[in-house]
Amino acid sequence: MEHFDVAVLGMGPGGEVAAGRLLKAGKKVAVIERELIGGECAYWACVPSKTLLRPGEARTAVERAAGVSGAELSWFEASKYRDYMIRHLDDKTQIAGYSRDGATVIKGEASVTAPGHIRVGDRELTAEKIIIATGSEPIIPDLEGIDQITAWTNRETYTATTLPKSAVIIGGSAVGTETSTFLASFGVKVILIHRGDRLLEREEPRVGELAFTYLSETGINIRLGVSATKAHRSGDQSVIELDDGTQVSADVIIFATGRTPRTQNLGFELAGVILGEHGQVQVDEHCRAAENVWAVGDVTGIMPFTHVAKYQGRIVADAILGGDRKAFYQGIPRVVFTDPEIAAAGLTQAQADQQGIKTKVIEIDLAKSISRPWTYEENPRGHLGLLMDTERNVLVGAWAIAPLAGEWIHQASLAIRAHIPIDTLLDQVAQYPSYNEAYLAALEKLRPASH
Ligand SMILES: Cc1cc2nc3c(=O)[nH]c(=O)nc-3n(C[C@H](O)[C@H](O)[C@H](O)COP(=O)(O)OP(=O)(O)OC[C@H]3O[C@@H](n4cnc5c(N)ncnc54)[C@H](O)[C@@H]3O)c2cc1C
Ligand SMILES: NC(=O)c1ccc[n+]([C@@H]2O[C@H](COP(=O)([O-])OP(=O)(O)OC[C@H]3O[C@@H](n4cnc5c(N)ncnc54)[C@H](O)[C@@H]3O)[C@@H](O)[C@H]2O)c1
Repeated sequence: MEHFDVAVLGMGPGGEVAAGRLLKAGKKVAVIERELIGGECAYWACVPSKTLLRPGEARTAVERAAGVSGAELSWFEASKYRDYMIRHLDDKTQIAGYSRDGATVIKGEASVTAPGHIRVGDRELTAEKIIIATGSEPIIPDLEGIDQITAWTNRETYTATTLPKSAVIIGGSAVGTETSTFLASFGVKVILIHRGDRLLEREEPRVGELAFTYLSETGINIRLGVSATKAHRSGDQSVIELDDGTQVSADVIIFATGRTPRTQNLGFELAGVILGEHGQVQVDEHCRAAENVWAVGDVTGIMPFTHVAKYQGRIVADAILGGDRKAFYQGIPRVVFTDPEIAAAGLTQAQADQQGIKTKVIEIDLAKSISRPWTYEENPRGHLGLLMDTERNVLVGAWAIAPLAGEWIHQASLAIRAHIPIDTLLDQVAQYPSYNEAYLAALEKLRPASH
């Protein structure tokens, strides 16, 4: 039986980062992947979605900047570039790369049969240490009649060769709002159905409100507070019946209704792993799941983002190589790539209240506060909200909806993670004119009374 120092189960961003570091350190590593090395992110999620959101964003930039006009979108060109970006759904370069770096690459579905024992098809192997990095899969509600309709997830959406004329998107969180933005930018008639009373419910209520305004302005028809109950087909249209008695129809129905950790029937429990109530692998602060078993990425159910999967990959590689680094999730950015971008870091006010943190909040309208929005757009858009812990005088939360917010939220992310005192932040000198100047404008309003 083949024996390895480490076996990595699943080669999405989390598995890739851990494997890469362990190979560099000279470990004998087996990387096992049932589909494509790169995972959901590289082929069906982050990469194609951000690639396909970019043309619409560039057109908006042209439309809103003074003195430039004439941007047109081409689905033919955009989808050709998307195909390049998703490597034409081919990972032979990745397989060759990992093999060259000394890994044993095994294609197939891995399951654990006993501590340190793994089966992939007919192949049995043992490993001193196991890293579970099997990601997540979409949740599709079990609607009556769902088999009659054209139902898509992110996979069909982001690998489409032709676009539908119309789409109903169910779920108003990150996938639902980004997908609506992308499809609407290419002229698809979009209805976005969301059962909550505001979009992006994990963020501040104000974020959901502003997102509703901006998305509606692009022609997306947003229906809040309604749930899909049944589905049926009517000619070439897929129909969704809603719990308020109305129905909506389109060429395709896209489910953006969340994801669940991929842990079922993979034998992880046989290695001592404990699964949580949502099927997630329970891990400690070193991402350790059991004796000689670690887990990274969506499968841990912690913060289902690629940058978190990669961070956990670094933590686990460090632990296996004898380090003692602990994962720390405070202040990690959460960006939704709508137009404009929606970015947040740290706590919402409700979360701070729950933790008994005394807070002060401030929201500023960027156009009234700094110059950059005016040099950037003729009709500037943008807001920044900050949440300050008034006892410790540090930031604990931030959100922004504005052009490039996904870039400049990192200043708040660092301030929250490093507990940078407000006084130090007030002494920060941001480039003029930049969106970063918004922090000074907002912080001066938050400044404690003693100053
Ligand atoms: C539409 C969409 C857009 C997104 N955009 C962003 C974004 O812009 N930024 C961001 O940070 N996050 C984004 N995400 C989230 C991001 O895709 C995930 O957080 C990320 O892919 C998680 O990485 P992972 O390594 O945990 O898992 P995955 O990327 O899911 O990879 C897991 C891998 O494990 C393999 N696998 C599973 N089971 C087995 C098994 N038994 N044996 C062998 N292999 C197995 C799978 O085939 C897969 O390749 C998006 C998600 C979606 C759906
Ligand atoms: N830019 C990014 O970083 C990015 C982009 C896309 C996705 N992601 C990640 O991928 C994961 C999946 O995203 P998501 O938006 O699918 O999931 P999600 O869990 O964030 O949201 C799913 C939404 O669907 C709604 N919903 C569920 N069932 C429903 C039903 N039957 N009828 C109506 N609404 C229903 C829920 O109320 C929820 O608001 C998330 O964790 C997200 O963070 C990240």
